[in-house]
Amino acid sequence: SAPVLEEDKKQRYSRSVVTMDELLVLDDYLTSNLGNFAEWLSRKAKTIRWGIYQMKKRHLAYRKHVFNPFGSYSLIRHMQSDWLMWQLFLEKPVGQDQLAYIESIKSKLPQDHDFFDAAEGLRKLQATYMMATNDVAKGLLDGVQYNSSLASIDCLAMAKHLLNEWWLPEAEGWILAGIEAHDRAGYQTEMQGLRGPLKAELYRTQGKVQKDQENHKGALQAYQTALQHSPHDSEIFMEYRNLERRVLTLSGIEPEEEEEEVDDIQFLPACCSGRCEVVRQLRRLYCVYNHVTAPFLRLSPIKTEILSIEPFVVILHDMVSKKEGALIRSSSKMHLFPSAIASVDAPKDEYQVASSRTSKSVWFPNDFNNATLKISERLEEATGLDMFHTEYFQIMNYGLGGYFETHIDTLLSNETRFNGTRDRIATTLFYLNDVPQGGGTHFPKLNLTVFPKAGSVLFWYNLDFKGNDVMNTLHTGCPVIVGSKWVISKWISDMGQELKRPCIESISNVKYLNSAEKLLI
Ligand SMILES: O=C(O)CCC(=O)C(=O)O
Ligand SMILES: [Fe+2]
Repeated sequence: SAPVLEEDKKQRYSRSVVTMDELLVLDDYLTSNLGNFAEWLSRKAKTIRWGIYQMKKRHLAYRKHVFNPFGSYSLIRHMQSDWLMWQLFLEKPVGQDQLAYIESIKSKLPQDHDFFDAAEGLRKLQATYMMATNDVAKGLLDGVQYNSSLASIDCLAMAKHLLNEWWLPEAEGWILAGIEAHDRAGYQTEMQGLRGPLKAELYRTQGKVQKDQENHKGALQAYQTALQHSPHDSEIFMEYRNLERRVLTLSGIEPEEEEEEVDDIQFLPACCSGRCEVVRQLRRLYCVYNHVTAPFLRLSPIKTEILSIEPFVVILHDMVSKKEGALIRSSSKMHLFPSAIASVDAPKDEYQVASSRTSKSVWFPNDFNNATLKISERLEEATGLDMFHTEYFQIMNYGLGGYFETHIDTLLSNETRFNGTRDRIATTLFYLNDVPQGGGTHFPKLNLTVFPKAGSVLFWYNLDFKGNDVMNTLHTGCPVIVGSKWVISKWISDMGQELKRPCIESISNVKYLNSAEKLLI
């Protein structure tokens, strides 16, 4: 297999939900570990308290007998050695095992890049479904209220991430949500002891955001509020003084023209929610039983829903049984790896984790196990295409806000087409589970959003009847809002399908095909 860049060997917890169980177990261990630490500390404190009691008793005896030789001898002996013994005892470290445990587990904990992935997932999720920050913070996701919410520390971390990535208005939204969450939760003394006052930190971040937005008045105000909450914080104070100085020297200078902002939402289209779907231009209702692309289908036809004719897009129902889906999911879990993207220009031997698709995946050949054998057989029957000329099954799991930015699946350009290199004539997407919210496959040019349904398959042609690629097959794997999305993709090659789907002049000649477009007759 391809060599992996050092950077990409990491676990990447946010890219799939399969590792969340591991995290929960780890979190549980770490909590008990903290409990053990507290237990050893209490034992030490108990010994000390017992010691104090003994020492006091002895002290009274010395007072009584200090001029008697036994008394003075004993006092000198006691003071010469006992207090040093106590010093040794106090110095003896407590909870070394527990500290060592934390050290040993450090590398397994989510790292900076995991938090980065998670925060970006949340940002893109919010942008795609146009969710208000306060709604998200209070557990209202795209119209569905969940019984959970984000704490102010979560909001603050999100704001800091957005500030770093220069999403300033978004960062401001999260600070306000953080202040609200803080006021909702009331006074949190315990956590404050650990981290310092949260509210000061929220206003300080607000100050930075305002400063970067050239709103100096707002920035000064935010810093003043931060100092009210934490008057003795020298760092905040220094930042405030620097800002004051900057504002003085800047006054009179016109602010620079704003640069045009590049928006990345276009890669995740606005209609992932499926709410802007228009009535499709189909002249009749196309729900048919396919019994024509394979002899066996006469006994067991495949329920086929035609969504678009050019390009030809269909949903094939009941293609994967519950058992097959479960087997494929369970056998892939151990092998999933952060997804990469195929590119003709990328160095062949390099694997790089993609930012345009956040999922984990693994490739299985057709004969990997009974389930893959069975579904490739069924796909051959349902599509009328030859499964010998296909790529492997790619099993994918999307994690928090997991998405696949808008793209086409073909590999070749018009210049490189028809010179002996294969391309992907069709794409098949097997949905292995229902996704409670989000995670649709969206075609922006066709105004079509297909939501995952366990066992169904989305199938479309990327190439037209003459073998050229069709740009309106552009599609997006929309961010998962809630749940986990398991899909298998399988790309079918053009080379090898010449007899199944020969070139035809136009759609009126579909009768000459042996593939599923025959259903259009
Ligand atoms: O997950 C999806 O809905 C889309 C996947 C996809 O576009 C692909 O695998 O090429
Ligand atoms: Fe795709």
